[in-house]
Formats: sequence, C-alpha cells, structure tokens
Amino acid sequence: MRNSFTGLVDYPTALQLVLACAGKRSDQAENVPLSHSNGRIAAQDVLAVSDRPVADISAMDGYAFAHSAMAAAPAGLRVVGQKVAGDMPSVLKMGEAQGILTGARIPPGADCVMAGERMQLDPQTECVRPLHALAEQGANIRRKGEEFTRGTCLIRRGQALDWRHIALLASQNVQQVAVVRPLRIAVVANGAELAADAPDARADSNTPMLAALLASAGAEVETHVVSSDDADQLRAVLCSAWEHSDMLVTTGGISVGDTDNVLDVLKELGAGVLFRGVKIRPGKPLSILEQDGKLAFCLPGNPGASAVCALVFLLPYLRSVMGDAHAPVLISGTVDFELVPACDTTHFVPVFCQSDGLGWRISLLPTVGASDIIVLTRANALLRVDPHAPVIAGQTRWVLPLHIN
Ligand SMILES: Nc1nc2c(c(=O)[nH]1)N[C@H]1C(S)=C(S)[C@@H](COP(=O)(O)OP(=O)(O)OC[C@H]3O[C@@H](n4cnc5c(N)ncnc54)[C@H](O)[C@@H]3O)O[C@H]1N2
Ligand code: MOO
Repeated sequence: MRNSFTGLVDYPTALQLVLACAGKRSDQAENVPLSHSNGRIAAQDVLAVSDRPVADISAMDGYAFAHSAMAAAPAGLRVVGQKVAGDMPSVLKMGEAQGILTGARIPPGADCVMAGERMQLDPQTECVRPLHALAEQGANIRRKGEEFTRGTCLIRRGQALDWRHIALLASQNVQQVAVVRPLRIAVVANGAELAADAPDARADSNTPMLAALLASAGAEVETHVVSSDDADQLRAVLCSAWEHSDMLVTTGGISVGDTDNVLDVLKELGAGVLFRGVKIRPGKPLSILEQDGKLAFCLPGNPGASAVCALVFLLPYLRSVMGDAHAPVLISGTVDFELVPACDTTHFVPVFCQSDGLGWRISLLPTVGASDIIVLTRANALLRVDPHAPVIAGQTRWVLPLHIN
C-alpha cells in the first residue's frame, strides 16, 4: 500500500508537535468597531481611562444630606430641588437636603443618602426626615472608583471578547478595539464521489462542517471541492489555496488507497511531513505537513474522524496561533458505562451528559464509528479515553463539550 502508516505518533506527541508550530499571531492586529468585536480575540491589553464610578453617586432614589445635620434636626432638613443622573450637583448648604435619583452625583456637603420610602416629607415645611432610624453615615453612596480606577486592566490581550467585555468597554466609551486578525484557512475536500454526476455520488458534508466549526473559532474560511481523484486537479487547487491562505485543511484522500493523493501532492509541492498518522480512534490517518511555517492539516474523509481531528488538533492550534489565552472549559461528571480502549490508542468517544440534580451523568451513545455523522448531533460532549486508562462505571471523568466555549 502506498504511504502506509508505519510511524504513527501517539496523541500527546502529535498535539505537542502541532502546538510547537503555532507561531503567535497576536501581533497582527486590526481595529474593529466595538459592535463588531463579539467573538474576536483582544490583541492588546485595554486599560480603564476613567474611574468607575467617575464620582461619588447615589445608589438610591431618595434624599442626600449631611448625616450630622440630619441627626441634629428632629424636624428634618429642608429639601432644595432634585438632581438626576446626568445633572451636575450644587453645593448643599447648612440645614438642607437634596432630592436625588439613582446614579446622580452626591452634592458636596452630603455624606448620606436615604431611600425616599424610608423618609417622610412634610408638605408644609418641605422638610424631610427619616421615618424610622437614620441610616449610617456614608449609606447608599457608591464611591468614586470603588469598582475600578483609571489604569486598571479591563481586558487582557488574548481574551476572547463576548457580551460581557463589550459592556465593560462600552462603559468606558471605547469605540474601536484592537483584535487579532483572523487566520485565513482554505478547506479542500476531494474525491470522485463528491461529483454530482458520479455514478454513486455522495454529498460533501465535511467542508460545510469544517467551515462552520472554524468560522465559529474566529477563522476566515474559504472552501474548495475537488470532485475527482485526479492528482493534477488536486495539485492545482492545493497549490493556489495554500498560496492564498495562512493554512490549509484537507479532508479525504489521506489514507492508503490508490486514489488517496493528498500526501503525495503536498510533498510534490514542497511540504515536509510533521507526522503521518496518529494513534487515535477515530482519525488515525491525520497527517500534518509544513512548508515555510504554514501547516496543512490533512484530515480523514470519514465525517466523524474529520470532526474529531478538527476538535482535538485544529482548534487548539487555531487558539494558540490567535493568541487566545483560554483553554476550553471541560465539564466533569460520573460515567455510567465501561470502555476498554485498544492498546496504544487514544479514543475520542461521543457521549451525552445530562444533569442528575447533583452533577453530570455521562452516557455512551451508540455509534457506527468514524463515518457516523448523526451521533455528533445526539452527543453533547467528547470523552477522551487514553490507552491503559479504561473507563470504569462510577468514575469521575472530564469531557469536552461539543459546542465551542
Ligand atoms: N487499507 C486501509 N484502509 C483504510 C485505512 C487504513 O489504515 N488502511 N484507514 C481507514 C481510516 S481509519 C479512515 S478514517 C479512512 C480515511 O480515508 P481518507 O481520509 O483517505 O478518506 P476517503 O477515502 O477519501 O473517504 C473516506 C470516507 O469518507 C467519505 N468522505 C470523503 N470526503 C468527504 C466529504 N467531503 N464529505 C463527506 N464524506 C466524505 C468518503 O465518501 C468515504 O466514505 O480510510 C480507512 N481506510
Ligand atoms: O480513523 Mo478512521 O477515522 O477510524 O475511520
């Protein structure tokens, strides 16, 4: 058989080799409007330009006054107007209280705020006093800078931005954010069965799958389908795709069959083999080639194998290159099944996690193996089973959720 799998590497070695190639891209930044920054990776630290709150402000709708003055005035203090958020305050004189709404600045001279419903306003005298007990000095005042002060690091470089960071940056009037330029990835499927007029035509599900997965991880993806087993046609597409992108992802044509041309064509184009085949299931044929710092991830054609390789190799590589500082969040639960992995092989098993009230219960799903596409929609996580670490019912194990997090 051509290009047989003679030097398979194990999973940890393969991942290490891949990540060692991940030169950081976080220096390649572009500015985008804040409203377009959702899901992007921050390319720089962002520091606060002002304190939050910017001044002492009221936490309640009510009255602001000097605590000592109120304590010494049984009939209360005369109310002079009301300030709302957005107003500048006026100085409070001796014997005065001021109506104040939540968020408005505390007037100089006041050191206490009480909620309106805890106070009584005498319409005759226009004086206000506590209905019951006087609040403590300083009550209901949000202090200038109590949340953060100017210069505080709000966002660290490498942070994947989402709605929370957008709110924080908007609160500082940030209009533009420096984010990491997306990686341009060319995804190339190949195989004669992908031609619509093939005698036994098959639909291409891998390029839409990979395009969606990679795009949701922040890449800019273009897809190509070489619907033949012709090496020259494949060479032409791979050559141009590689030239016009930051990295290449192929799917199919990487095993040992007579029409599996991807490895030879990439070698002819000058690429060197980082590794050929990994001791994983599914996904054994995964091969990675490199040329001038650009990688070609050659994924197997079987959809389940292609998906697993993308999840456990491609996405970690992408995160590392994009400078995403955060590892995906795994969840732990109790397994309710047994599984003995094949010797020397790391298995990636689709599982279903459901809450049993106390934690997650992890169940195995029936699957027909590497070609299985429906199981990925029934599963919600992937369980890694290393050789010599069989799954025993009742164990606590960590799983990788299948939606990107
Ligand atoms: N003699 C051996 N045969 C095979 C081996 C082996 O070690 N020795 N490995 C098997 C394993 S494991 C896998 S996985 C497959 C992978 O083969 P390829 O990557 O070369 O993929 P193809 O042969 O092109 O296709 C396999 C299968 O996947 C379907 N496919 C291909 N492309 C797509 C696509 N874009 N969308 C949806 N489905 C696709 C294709 O129709 C085939 O059914 O090799 C085993 N063989
Ligand atoms: O690796 Mo293949 O993915 O098992 O069929």
